[in-house]
Amino acid sequence: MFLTRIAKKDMRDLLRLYFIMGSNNCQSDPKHVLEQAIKGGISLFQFREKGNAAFSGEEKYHFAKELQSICKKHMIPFIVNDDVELALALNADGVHIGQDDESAEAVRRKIGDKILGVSTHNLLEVEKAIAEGADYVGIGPIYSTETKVDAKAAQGTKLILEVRNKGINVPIVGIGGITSENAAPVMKSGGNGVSVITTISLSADPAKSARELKELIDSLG
Ligand SMILES: C=C1C=NC(C(F)(F)F)=NC1=N
Repeated sequence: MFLTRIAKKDMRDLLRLYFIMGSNNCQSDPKHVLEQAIKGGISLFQFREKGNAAFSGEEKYHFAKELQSICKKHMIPFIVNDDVELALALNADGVHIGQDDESAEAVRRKIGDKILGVSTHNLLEVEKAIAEGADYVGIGPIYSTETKVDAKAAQGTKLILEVRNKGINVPIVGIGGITSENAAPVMKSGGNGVSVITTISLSADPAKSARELKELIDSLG
């Protein structure tokens, strides 16, 4: 999908409502939840299969392929969390890595011009990610979260503000406990979008939850 690195503007547009999900983030059928989230207006999807009872090996590959085909049907780019080999095997649109995974530099060499996202928690990690070729950074946890068992302390929007006050214009997506009720500060502080799991994946009406968030994000410009 990418013959050159994605332009910043296009990356910022994709980050507006970034849905992340794995099999253990849902109580109902993940395929149905993803269809509904797409109907509600998500702009980007990340396959994040980790934690208790997560699939692995062949099962994980086939599950990922099913979700990827739903994204393809609706022209939503498909990002794989952590598992670079899986991303390459699927010819995914990109990879998201954390600080404990292999370096962004090493991953960039493996994935060519696919999208590369990096989780960051301080200014040094943001600057390092940019220097190593990240197309966007995830900053968080903005608010407290139960989803990521080893999440760091909630930091609010201070790092987003710090990065923007230093004149760094890297595409930023906020993550961690974000809902329609608390998404506005993420955008007002200079974030280009919000990344969510539970507020959509455990919603009784995922399409409605996604639509409410998307309309809020779009109203903030
Ligand atoms: C731990 C994570 C932090 N940020 C992001 C993203 F929102 F994509 F930037 N994804 C993750 N899996």
